[in-house]
Parts: sequence; C-alpha cells; structure tokens
Amino acid sequence: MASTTARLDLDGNTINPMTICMIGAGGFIGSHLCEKLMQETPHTVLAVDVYNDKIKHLLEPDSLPWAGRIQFHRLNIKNDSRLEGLIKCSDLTINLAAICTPADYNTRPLDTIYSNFIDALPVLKYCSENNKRLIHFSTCEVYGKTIGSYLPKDSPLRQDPAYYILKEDVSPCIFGSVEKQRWSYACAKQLIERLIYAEGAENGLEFTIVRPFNWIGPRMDFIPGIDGPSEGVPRVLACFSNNLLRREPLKLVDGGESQRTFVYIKDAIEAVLLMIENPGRASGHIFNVGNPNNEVTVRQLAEMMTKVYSKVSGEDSIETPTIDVSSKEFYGEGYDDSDKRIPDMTIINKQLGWNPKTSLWDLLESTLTYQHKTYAEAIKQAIAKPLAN
Ligand SMILES: NC(=O)c1ccc[n+]([C@@H]2O[C@H](COP(=O)([O-])OP(=O)(O)OC[C@H]3O[C@@H](n4cnc5c(N)ncnc54)[C@H](O)[C@@H]3O)[C@@H](O)[C@H]2O)c1
Ligand SMILES: O=C(O)[C@H]1O[C@H](OP(=O)(O)OP(=O)(O)OC[C@H]2O[C@@H](n3ccc(=O)[nH]c3=O)[C@H](O)[C@@H]2O)[C@H](O)[C@@H](O)[C@@H]1O
Repeated sequence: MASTTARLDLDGNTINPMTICMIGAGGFIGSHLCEKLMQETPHTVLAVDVYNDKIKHLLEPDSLPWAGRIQFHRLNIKNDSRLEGLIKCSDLTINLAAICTPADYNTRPLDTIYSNFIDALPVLKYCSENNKRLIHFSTCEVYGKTIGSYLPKDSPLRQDPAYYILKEDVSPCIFGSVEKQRWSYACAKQLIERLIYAEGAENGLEFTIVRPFNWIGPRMDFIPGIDGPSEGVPRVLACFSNNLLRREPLKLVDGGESQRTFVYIKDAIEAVLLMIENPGRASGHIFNVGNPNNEVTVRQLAEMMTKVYSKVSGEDSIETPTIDVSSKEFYGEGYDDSDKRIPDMTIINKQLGWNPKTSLWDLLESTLTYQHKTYAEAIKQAIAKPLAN
C-alpha cells in the first residue's frame, strides 16, 4: 500500500506525486515497475503498450486501492499521434519499448534496429521539445565483448579486472563485424544512447540512461506453446524454465561457456525507483544496474536451475540434464555472443547508494517457484493432449 506519510528523497526533501508516461509498461520490467509504483508510491502511471496481460492484475477490478492512479493506453508508438499528448501531460517519461530477445537480432535485424532506434526517436523528440525528463532503457549489450576476450587464451592479463569490468564512463563498445547481425540490437541501442546524450549536451534534455545487466524474475518473456509461440525462442531464463517444466535437457549454446551476472528484478526495480525519485542525482548519468556477485557461466546457470527446480517441484532431475547445441543450429546464421558481463558499480553507488541484495540461488528459488506454480499444470495438459487425440 502507498504510505500516507510524505516520501523523502535521498537528500531529505519531500517527493511530490508525479505523473509518469511509461512506454512498454506491459512487458517484464514494466510490469514490476508498475507494481512497485502502485504498491509503494503515490505516483500516477500512464501505461503505454500494445499488450497488457502482465499488468492486468493492476488494472482490474476498479476496487483496487490504486484505481485511478494507473491508466492503460493501448498504442503502438511506431504510428500513434496520441503519444505526444501523453508525454506532454506527464512529468517524466520512461521508455522500455523494444525488441530485446537475442533470437530476433540476427533473424529480424530490420525490426530490431527499427524498434530500438527509429521508434525511440519520436519519444526523444517529444521529451526534448516539451522539456520533459526521460529515463531511457538501454542495455549492457552496448559494451559488446570485453577487451580481455581479444587477448591470447593463456594471457595473465585476462585475470586483470581492467580487461573485463564494464564501466560506464571508461569501457569501449566492442561489437563483431556487420555480418554478425547479433550486434544489430546493441548498435541501435548505442546510437540512441549517443543521441540522448547529445540532446542533453546541446539542448539541455534532462535524461537518465539505464543499462540493465540480465535482470531476471517472474513474468520474464513467455513459455513457448503456453503463453507464446511454440517455435519462439525467449531469453535464457524462460528457455531453461521451459526445458525443466517439460523434463527436456537444457540446451547449452556453444558449450555454455559465456558468462553472465544475473540480478533479481525486485532488486533492480529499487534502483529504478531511486532514479525516478532523485532526479538531481540521476539526471545526466548512465547507470549500470546489475549484480557483480552473481556471476556464472551459462553451464553453471543450467546446473543451478536444475537443482533449484528439483527442490521446488519435488521431482528428480532427468538422466541427461543438459545437451550441447551449436549457436548456428539454435539461433541461425549471424549469431555472436558477449563473453563476460560484470558491471562496475561505482557510479550507481555514489549517486544513489544502491546495491543489489539477492543471491543467485535465492532469486532462482523464488522465480522457479513462480514458474512451477504458473505453468506446470498447463504444460502437463499440453503434453497429454496429443496422446489423447
Ligand atoms: N530484462 C532485461 O534484463 C533487460 C536487459 C537489458 C536491457 N533491457 C531493456 O529494458 C527494456 C524492457 O525490457 P523487458 O525485459 O521488460 O522487455 P519486454 O519485451 O518484456 O518489454 C518490452 C515491452 O515493450 C512493448 N513494446 C515494444 N514495442 C512497442 C511499440 N512499438 N509500441 C508499444 N509498445 C511496445 C512490448 O509489447 C513489451 O511489452 C528494453 O528496452 C530492453 O532492451 C532489458
Ligand atoms: O539481459 C540483458 O542484460 C541483455 O542481454 C540479453 O542477451 P543475452 O544475455 O545474451 O540473452 P539470453 O537469452 O539471456 O542468453 C544468455 C546466454 O545463454 C545462452 N543460452 C540461451 C538460451 C538457451 O536455451 N541456451 C543457452 O545456452 C545464450 O547463448 C547466451 O550466451 C538480451 O540481449 C537482452 O534482453 C538484454 O539487453
């Protein structure tokens, strides 16, 4: 419940209720952010998306305590003149809208580039022209590969953090060749970051850029054949959840050697709320938001998810829990990968005093409990159906 006592920012000033135009509010991050804003703050959200399934529980029934503070606007920002009006009547715009599943980057590069660059242009224009604050969601993928990945395999420098820690104001953006269309997303995100930064520098736009590092939790993506297309390939959490639910081996792309740091969505949302409510500390900054303590290879992630799922479902794991698959087979031509992603936390610590709290085991336990409760029965029925026919 939103508290009735005044909310204070990090400098002890009263936070006034604001109206937030949240574009992409119906997605994974948007649904958690809407939930947080409704349950814990007095702010109003104009929720813009083409879908609202993930925020339905916040929109209905009319008797919800926050009724009237969240409005859903079903619109596609590619071609809807209502967008400018919504931005104009808000204090802050948060842009989350994007195509952001790697399976699309090399197979639908045009849609990916349009979604992440061209479609974000009007949002930026309307914020800049109307002097509205913008929080734009970029990605840790803008760093691409680490400098260390180009060193010889046995180089001792690979162990030196200077060669792999990703730092907002220092690290370069290293992408593969244009033929490696995996980088279409990262490159589009990088260009929109540069444009936002330039609008800030030349025209005084008040902006914050967020670079999420593998945020995971309930409601991420979809389970193929249940609430998404059977042939669709979501991000790794949903791919592995789907395999576990169906008692199939988890597929390790190119040996599962890539490394990632995973952060719990609920920790990450705390960071976004600090940005929303502390504009003086957040504006003009680019923030890494991740958990440097939760690093694993994809193979280790698969092993941990298998153990956690056994615990939460009460089922033994299958005899062959993982299989190797080539990236060409799994994602098609033009796939490439980030080798390692550890966020430097200096800037977000200094500006907002934020730190992630949840260990990888704990976040997987709560997320897989949700996946099991939400999908296990539906999967059982889907598997039983063809046999019954
Ligand atoms: N989840 C992560 O860990 C992560 C990591 C890095 C970056 N990001 C970035 O954060 C943002 C949100 O990610 P997410 O994980 O919530 O993704 P998501 O796909 O769950 O949410 C994106 C939402 O935007 C909506 N959308 C897309 N195009 C639209 C359009 N033209 N008009 C209206 N709505 C549109 C989609 O319907 C979807 O609901 C994206 O910009 C993504 O690139 C996320
Ligand atoms: O989440 C992020 O911070 C960013 O990175 C993600 O990219 P990536 O981490 O590569 O995407 P995942 O689908 O989560 O894959 C992680 C790793 O698991 C591997 N993988 C994925 C799925 C699978 O079934 N098996 C498997 O081995 C992938 O090859 C990759 O190495 C996406 O690009 C974005 O959502 C986002 O911008």
